[in-house]
Amino acid sequence: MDISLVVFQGPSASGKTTLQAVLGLPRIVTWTSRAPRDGETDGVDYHFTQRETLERMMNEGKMLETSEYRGHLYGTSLASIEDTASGAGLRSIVLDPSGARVAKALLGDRALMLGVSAARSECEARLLARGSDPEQIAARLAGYDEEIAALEGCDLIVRSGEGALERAREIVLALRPMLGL
Ligand SMILES: Nc1nc2c(ncn2[C@@H]2O[C@H](COP(=O)(O)OP(=O)(O)O)[C@@H](O)[C@H]2O)c(=O)[nH]1
Ligand SMILES: Nc1ncnc2c1ncn2[C@@H]1O[C@H](COP(=O)(O)OP(=O)(O)O)[C@@H](O)[C@H]1O
Repeated sequence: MDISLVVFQGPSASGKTTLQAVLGLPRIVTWTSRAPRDGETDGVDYHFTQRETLERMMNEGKMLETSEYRGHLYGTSLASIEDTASGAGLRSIVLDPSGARVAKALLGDRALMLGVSAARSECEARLLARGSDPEQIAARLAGYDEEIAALEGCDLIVRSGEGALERAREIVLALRPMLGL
């Protein structure tokens, strides 16, 4: 199988980042103008920066794509995806539906689109547990239906709902041999 990038997509708190860590592939670190959450590290979870910096990078042609998500700007730099496009090593990334479409257009069959789904109530409970305030929770859940609908285009959808982390973990781990890991 000639896959060079595993793209995780799904609603907020569906478990994308958790399952990405389970898969254990090197991750492409993307950029965001949102503030780090407790426990997040700059350069590891995201490149955290000012919106103006990201906009400048866009104008300088340094970004493959950017997306506006719940009042913040997110994006993937061209530099971070260059190796992947040239076929050097398998990697993974977490993207929203618009970013996932760009990755698919760039890489075609070399991108494995992995959707992560969970019940809305489960996502809400996880957002609460993550300490998000009610306004943020409402903003993130507002995109739920659209993000679930966008999973239609995925190669594989893993359900991580109702606390079924173990099962989701097993499914993702089962991918490793398929990916030559
Ligand atoms: N298009 C695009 N989306 C991104 C990028 N980085 C992260 N995202 C998406 O931005 C959304 C919000 O991410 P985040 O703030 O970490 O919130 P969470 O999904 O609730 O954990 C998610 O759907 C991510 O998949 C990027 O570089 N480009
Ligand atoms: N299948 C699951 N069952 C229970 N809790 C989960 C599951 N997947 C993720 N979580 C928890 O839900 C929260 C959000 O998960 P995360 O992977 O950060 O979501 P996302 O990256 O999709 O926003 C985290 O606290 C994580 O530990």
